[in-house]
Amino acid sequence: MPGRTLARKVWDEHVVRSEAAVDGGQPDDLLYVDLHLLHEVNTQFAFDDLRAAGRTVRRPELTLAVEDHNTPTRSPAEAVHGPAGRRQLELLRRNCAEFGIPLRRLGGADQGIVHVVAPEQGLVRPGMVVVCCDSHTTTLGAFGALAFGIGTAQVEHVLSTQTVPARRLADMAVTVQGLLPDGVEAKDLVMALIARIGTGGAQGHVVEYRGEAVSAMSMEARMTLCNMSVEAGSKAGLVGPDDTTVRYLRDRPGMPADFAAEADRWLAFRTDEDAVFDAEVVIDASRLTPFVSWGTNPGQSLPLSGRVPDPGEFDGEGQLAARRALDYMGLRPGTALRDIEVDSVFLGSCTNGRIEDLRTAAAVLAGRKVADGVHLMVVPGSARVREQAVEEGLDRVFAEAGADFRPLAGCSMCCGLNDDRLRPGQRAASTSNRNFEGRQGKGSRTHIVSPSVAAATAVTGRLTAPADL
Ligand SMILES: CC(C)[C@H](C(=O)O)[C@@H](O)C(=O)O
Ligand code: SF4
Repeated sequence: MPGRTLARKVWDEHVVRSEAAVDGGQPDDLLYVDLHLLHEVNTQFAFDDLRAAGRTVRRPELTLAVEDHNTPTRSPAEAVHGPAGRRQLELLRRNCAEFGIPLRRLGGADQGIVHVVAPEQGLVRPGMVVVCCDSHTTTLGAFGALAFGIGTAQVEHVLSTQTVPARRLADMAVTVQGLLPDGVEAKDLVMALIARIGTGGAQGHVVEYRGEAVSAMSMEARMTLCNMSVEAGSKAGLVGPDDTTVRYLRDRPGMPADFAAEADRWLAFRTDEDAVFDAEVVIDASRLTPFVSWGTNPGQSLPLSGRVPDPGEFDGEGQLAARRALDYMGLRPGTALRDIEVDSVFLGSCTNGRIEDLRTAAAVLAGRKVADGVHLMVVPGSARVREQAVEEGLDRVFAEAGADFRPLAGCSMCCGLNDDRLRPGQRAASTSNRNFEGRQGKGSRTHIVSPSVAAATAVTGRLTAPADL
């Protein structure tokens, strides 16, 4: 048998039934789901359908729901923004109670953004299939799991059968040679990748990240990498499990009594030497510098040392897109990216709201002050992340710098579904993953950056790397 990729092995292990291929296309497989995650957005209809069909939830113990998108970050008593958000939360609570699904409620010790909470609680392990009605489920591939977003229509299918129909995917390797220089993060690497292959560059593929820089990365950094895979159009992103993965999982709750045997089983999930990828991108990590986005999609990004491009540099559709993006972003070609002033900095989200990201930002902010007129909002990815940050004294660093460290975890200004949003025309440096028009509030302008660039930018009020301070 020819060698197989890690993604293929996990897939094959989960096939419950295979459909015949139609018209020479890829066949649909029915995959068993090891973990089904839910949040309050877009899931209520699935429960309505379930109820209408008289079905129950097949494996409530393999299902976990969290409240994250619409929740306030100042106090659990604060009103939830808007009637739609309130209704979604109400329905999630009611549906979870009715169908026996565990729910992490706002204010609880285990609440937070779904993609931050699940791994920190040891729920995502190598070789699993994990699904959630959310595109950034790709984050969880960092554990060598096949983790992908599903549509609203598929949620009911998973709830009632614990399986999901999925079309087979092609394999793409992103091979990262060398090590990332100091001050260059996983975020910069994945932005450089998307800038190179484009927002559709990995469509129809599962991306496996490998190579020296990836092996050297912490689990947090690998999650950042896999998180943004979907911004390159891929269905999933993953990293082969290794000692780093095992070390991360060892101290998590719910690990099996015979941990060593389980760890050996996990480590067997790796791409065979002779496996063939359908596509490969090679990146030299040692040449990378901090990246920032200048436009309205994550692919419109450049090294921070660069200048706002002239739309004339692009062909056809790219030119049109660049012109429109610059118009929306209120930027002129030729402006040094370092001269772009911001009113707001957001440190958080499932891309960069984990403890390591907060540590990185705090290290830059220590002994420094947030610039006058700039609002630096730090929103922990989970209640546990906040607790850990307080234990390490990061809350004091943030307070002394003049940052607004929110008491509650959630998606917050990443998507602006709660009250944490920008006003029209406001410009933010944001550690989140999307920068389309209006993403952080109507008329808002977003520059995607790494945590260290976010912190340095808060200090100067202009897009800045720590090395420039
Ligand atoms: C609300 C949810 C469906 C959405 C997603 O799928 O990613 C959100 O998390 C986002 O980041 O835009
Ligand atoms: S933090 Fe942002 S990207 Fe992540 S799940 Fe929430 S809204 Fe989506």
